[in-house]
Amino acid sequence: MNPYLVGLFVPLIFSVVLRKQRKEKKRGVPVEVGGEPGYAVRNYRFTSPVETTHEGVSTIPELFEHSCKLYSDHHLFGSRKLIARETEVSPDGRSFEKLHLGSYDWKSYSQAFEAVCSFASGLVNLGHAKGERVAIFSDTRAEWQIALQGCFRRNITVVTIYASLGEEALCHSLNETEVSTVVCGPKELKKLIDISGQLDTVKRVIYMDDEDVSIELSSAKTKTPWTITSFIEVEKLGHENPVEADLPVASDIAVIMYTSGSTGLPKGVMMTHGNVLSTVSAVMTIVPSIGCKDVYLAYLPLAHVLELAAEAVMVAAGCSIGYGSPLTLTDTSNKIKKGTKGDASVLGPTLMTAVPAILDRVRDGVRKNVDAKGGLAKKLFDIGYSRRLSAINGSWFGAWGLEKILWDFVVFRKVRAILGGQIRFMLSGGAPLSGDTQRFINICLGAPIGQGYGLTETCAGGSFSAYDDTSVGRVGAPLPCSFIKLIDWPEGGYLITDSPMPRGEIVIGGPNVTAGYFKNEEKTREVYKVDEKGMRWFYTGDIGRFHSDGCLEIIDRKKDIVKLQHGEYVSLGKVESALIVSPYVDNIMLHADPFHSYCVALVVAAPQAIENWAHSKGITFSDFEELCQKEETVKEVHASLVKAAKQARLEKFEIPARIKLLSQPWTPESGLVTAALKLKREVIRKAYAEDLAKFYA
Ligand SMILES: Nc1ncnc2c1ncn2[C@@H]1O[C@H](COP(=O)(O)OP(=O)(O)OP(=O)(O)O)[C@@H](O)[C@H]1O
Repeated sequence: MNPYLVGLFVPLIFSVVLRKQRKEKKRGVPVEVGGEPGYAVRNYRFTSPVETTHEGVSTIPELFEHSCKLYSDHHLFGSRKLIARETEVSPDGRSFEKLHLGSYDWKSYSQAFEAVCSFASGLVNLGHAKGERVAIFSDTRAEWQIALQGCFRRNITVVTIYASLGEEALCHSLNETEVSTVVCGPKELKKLIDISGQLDTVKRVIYMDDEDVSIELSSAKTKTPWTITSFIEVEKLGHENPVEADLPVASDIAVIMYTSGSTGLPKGVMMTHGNVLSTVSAVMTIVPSIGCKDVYLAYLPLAHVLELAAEAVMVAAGCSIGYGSPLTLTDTSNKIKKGTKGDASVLGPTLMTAVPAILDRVRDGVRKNVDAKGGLAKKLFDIGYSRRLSAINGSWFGAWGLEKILWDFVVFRKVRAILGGQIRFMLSGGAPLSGDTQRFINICLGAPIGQGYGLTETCAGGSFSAYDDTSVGRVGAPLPCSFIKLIDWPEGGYLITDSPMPRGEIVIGGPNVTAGYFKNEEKTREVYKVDEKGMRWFYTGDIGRFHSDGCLEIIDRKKDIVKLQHGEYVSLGKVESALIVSPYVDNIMLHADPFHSYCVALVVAAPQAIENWAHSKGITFSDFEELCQKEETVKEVHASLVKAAKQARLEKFEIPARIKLLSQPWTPESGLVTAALKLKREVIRKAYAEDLAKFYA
């Protein structure tokens, strides 16, 4: 046979055969379950939900101690040394803090264990009594984990609080949980003192002492009756006066974690040690060959269940955790002094967790850079990208083998260097990840993304996409700790008998389903149910459908659906994720008033793209705010939204009829998005109530 024909047909046949095989790989299989009728699926490898993968280990402090003995000399917690802190003043007079950070200082597993035991003893010495609760109110850092594990060794329930939380929610969570000791960062100490008059139960505060807080300390002396002690003093006190551990059992409450608050005032979710352990055990079976050679970059808020669970997985597997922050992550991050290194370049992590909003920013940043370079660099990037894309999409004619190595070397190596060049697996969760971003990160980082779906209420457990699943837009099969059931939601038009896939509200069952909401039995009874076989189920309010290979796709959220005046349903989240692909949009919130027949939108403008457009049209402006108010700018952005909507085949009533263009970004500090960067709809609606009312006037 002609060798050219062989060269053509062999890859073609392989492509067809392998594509078929991939589709047929079952990752989840139907399972008989109790409770409300529905369509239930389990992980194909586990017939019943996994509670622990470590023999004799049933709580988090046991798991921690187990790892500390097993990996005693390995690095566990790494923190960067501060070399200098400077203030830079921009030409318009605004000042910015810039940090020069050094290398990582490490605590080994055995040193970390010692610090944890000392902290636990220190707490007792300070007078923290049995049954009282501790709150941790700080950015993500090594002391956060040491405090957490220290509390667990004394069976103290920890209340987790976002460092970015506003005053109202902060008082609400500390008072509701009757916290007596607060562990906080230096920045948070000031916030606490400011609201001390409204805190009913706090008796002592432990602050992390890496900054000068003498002003705060003297103000606290006059304003509060609190005992205020530094973290180091507590450790010292405990080291000199050790106290025996008082370990919990699996059913004890480890953490009261407040939900991110995307749908209103955050709810306190009670998580047992057994809940956390089951999620950790399940995720460990999913990350490919995770072990003590892995280095994890920790920077997401530990007060969010995704980060808390991820770090627990790292500890269980013997990995090293280097701490960073979103503002110091890369060499070009906002707080990094020019010419010095960001966290990722110094650490060289192999594993990272991200929320979709961060990955979207990485994608936009890389695209912007490539476009700005233009010329040959852009051409090479585009060719390399499309060659790898066709390979990942299953074509044997795409860039494999030597060609892949070539593109990696010529083009993608530089992108990988942004995150240290060593990433081999990335975990994304907490919100929907767009298929486009998933592909982009896959190709540019050369690493698979595992997409996790879960809630605070299910201790982050739910489903997880396998590293060898190259599809996009799905959240994988149920984790080994969970069964996932779809139940009919006739009002929304989702039924398990739907064709070609069963659809319905997602209900998650298993040992990861938490104990309920703190001091809110009514709400707990509404969304948590135990079936006749003793399985605990949580009704998520999310809508999903199961693909034939047992993988779940999230298609809607009950809470985000609004019925318009003429009866059409609008799914706010679905429409927003279709519209956010417009290059002019940094963030967007769709609003639908049920008494009208059309939607409107608040759009946070993407400065660079809009300014570029204005320059190209010769439009003059004195600042970005003025540009956003110009009629022609609003018109241009609106037209791009309509285009994106048409591409996504949205219905006419789903396309915002009117928009308001905003020049200021929405940040967790402004309280308009959660710490996981999700929209706080109610807060945004209140903040822009006047504008929204005008749209419908
Ligand atoms: N991979 C994912 N894809 C799509 N949506 C996701 C994914 N992971 C999580 N979610 C969404 O996030 C929700 C869980 O988030 P979380 O527990 O942080 O609380 P929240 O719902 O944002 O806050 P609140 O309950 O206070 O409104 C899920 O119900 C789901 O809607």
